[in-house]
Amino acid sequence: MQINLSNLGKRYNYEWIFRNLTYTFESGTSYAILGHNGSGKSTLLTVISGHNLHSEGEINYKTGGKDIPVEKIYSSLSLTAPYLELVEEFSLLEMIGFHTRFKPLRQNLTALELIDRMGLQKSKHKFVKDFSSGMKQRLKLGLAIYSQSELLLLDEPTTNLDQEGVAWYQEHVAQNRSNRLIIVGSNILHEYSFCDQHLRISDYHVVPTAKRKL
Ligand SMILES: Nc1ncnc2c1ncn2[C@@H]1O[C@H](COP(=O)(O)OP(=O)(O)OP(=O)(O)O)[C@@H](O)[C@H]1O
Repeated sequence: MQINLSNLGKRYNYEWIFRNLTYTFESGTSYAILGHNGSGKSTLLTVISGHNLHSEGEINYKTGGKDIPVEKIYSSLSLTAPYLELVEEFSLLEMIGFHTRFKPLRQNLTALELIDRMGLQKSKHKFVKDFSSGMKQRLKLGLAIYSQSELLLLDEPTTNLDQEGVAWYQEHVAQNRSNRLIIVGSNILHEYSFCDQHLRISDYHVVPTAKRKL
């Protein structure tokens, strides 16, 4: 897969979040979008995922030499982000069953095998609403990393994870990155240390033009 951004810009009302962003993302490479709080990392990820419209420029997706229209890109991607909600009323097994009706798992994993990989064996019948915040994050990551998707978008992936959870994330993302395009939005090194390329969103902030001297 290849994603080409060409002079891409996004603004909310009158505020430009980024402008003149020209960049290419390619499968087999992992990218980190870096920047301070409020710099626009999540905004760029939501634009790339097709959930948020850009304001200027172009974004193009290609796989196997064929263009993918933005309205179809959801079927090639999986993502995790702090604003994405799980279905709290489901048990863990029901949650995985629901998710896999839309997106099958990689390597033909069964729900129980995924639960094993997430280390949540004791909680397969527990309701998601009764999960700790770290368990919910592990579940979100497990569903994203182990879904069949060429494009994996990870926004603040280790939110709520303890040291063991962070190690789990690093191990499983490393095992599932080959031939995939991975983009991580982060400002924490342990979330993006495996990434080959870094894109600093502040390089695309609009610098106010200096007032002309009279
Ligand atoms: N729906 C929206 N409407 C208006 N402004 C928004 C909207 N979403 C985000 N913003 C603004 O866009 C800017 C970038 O926010 P964004 O969430 O993309 O930053 P971020 O780099 O991901 O931040 P953080 O590290 O805190 O998660 C912020 O000024 C934010 O207030």
